[in-house]
Amino acid sequence: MEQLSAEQFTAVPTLSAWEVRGHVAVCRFATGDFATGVRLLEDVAHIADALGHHPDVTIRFGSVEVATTTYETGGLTDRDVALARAITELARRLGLTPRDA
Ligand SMILES: C[C@H](O)[C@H](O)[C@H]1CNC2=NC(N)=NC(=O)C2=N1
Repeated sequence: MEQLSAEQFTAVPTLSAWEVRGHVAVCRFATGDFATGVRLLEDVAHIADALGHHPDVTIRFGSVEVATTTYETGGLTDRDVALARAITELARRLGLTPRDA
């Protein structure tokens, strides 16, 4: 597994709204309400199981924040890129846009 820099991670198409904090990539999606956040979480749960890589998820009334990193390398890898791209696409399908975290 290749370790990626913050610059490499956020340079990936569709991941420009993600922010790298230390060794963790984070993105916050505005949901407008709690139930929409739960719907996104359900979709994220399925894709995370399919990819075998799971984010931390924080649901608030108006937003969902997801965070991913790879323990095995202590940083960001292609696993995090694949997960982040999938989550960004799921959110887009729900009509959700990334917001400044
Ligand atoms: C931010 C979040 O804690 C990370 O994405 C975690 C979640 N659980 C994980 N579990 C395992 N086995 N490897 C990981 O890299 C990993 N990453």
